[in-house]
Amino acid sequence: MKHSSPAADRARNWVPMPKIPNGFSHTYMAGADLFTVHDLSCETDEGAQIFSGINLVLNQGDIVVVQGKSGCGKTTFLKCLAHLHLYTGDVVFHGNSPKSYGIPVYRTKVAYVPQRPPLLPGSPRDFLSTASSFAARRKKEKNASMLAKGLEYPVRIASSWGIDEQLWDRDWSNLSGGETQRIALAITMGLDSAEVLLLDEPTSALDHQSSLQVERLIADTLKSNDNGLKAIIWITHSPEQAGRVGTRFLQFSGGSAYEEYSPPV
Ligand SMILES: Nc1ncnc2c1ncn2[C@@H]1O[C@H](COP(=O)(O)OP(=O)(O)OP(=O)(O)O)[C@@H](O)[C@H]1O
Repeated sequence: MKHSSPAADRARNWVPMPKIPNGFSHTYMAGADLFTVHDLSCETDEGAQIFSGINLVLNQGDIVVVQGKSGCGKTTFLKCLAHLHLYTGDVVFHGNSPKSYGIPVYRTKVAYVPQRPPLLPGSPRDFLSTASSFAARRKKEKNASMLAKGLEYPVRIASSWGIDEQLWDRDWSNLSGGETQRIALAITMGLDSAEVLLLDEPTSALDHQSSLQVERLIADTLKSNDNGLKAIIWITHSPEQAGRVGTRFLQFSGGSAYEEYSPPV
């Protein structure tokens, strides 16, 4: 009798897909439940190819670590998945295209957290207030307790990462890189609307201990049943972090990406 191995299990998730001009193969549709990427290619504004032919089938519980040399296209890949960058190929979430959800709603479900959040006006609390009332409206739960929960939870998460509550009332422009990074991540985690998280070097501005705290909470959230998070794609330049958080490993190289069956060293 043939026994399954972790490598074989992972290989099953990484289905080589034949190019079919107008539609998907049966193999592709079989894995289309949560999130699939089919034959994804992307160019710069000047028309130079950044990467091509990327396929990925994401399953519940996956943390797919993305690695590769600086400039090879990892951030652009996540931006394509978040519908923030033009691409060719298909990105399919629960069997439907991003556009079919309406892009703003899609982005709450497939949430991109940039390495350096853009400089926003006002304070994190201003941003949180707007974002949580939008989330509450979307859930048609306009009552005050829902709104209050939406405001409190990200603050609690950030606090567990060493962020003093008074920082929420400071202008974004007066926060350090590490404070900004943790608060932006806490807002995304705390609003609890994402099923797929796209994390672009989420701890690049943090010291080792802070990185470990952030990693632990994200991994625990994914394992827990009390929220909607189902899978994560996580860019990191740290092989140690890749080994700690990754369940699968996507290596960018030579203008495309392929899956490794153990963390690259
Ligand atoms: N809009 C754009 N116009 C021109 N070039 C671009 C554009 N966006 C990205 N690029 C280029 O595409 C390549 C991939 O960039 P990207 O930021 O995705 O790389 P990366 O792998 O995330 O790099 P790093 O590890 O340094 O963050 C780079 O050479 C970058 O300069």
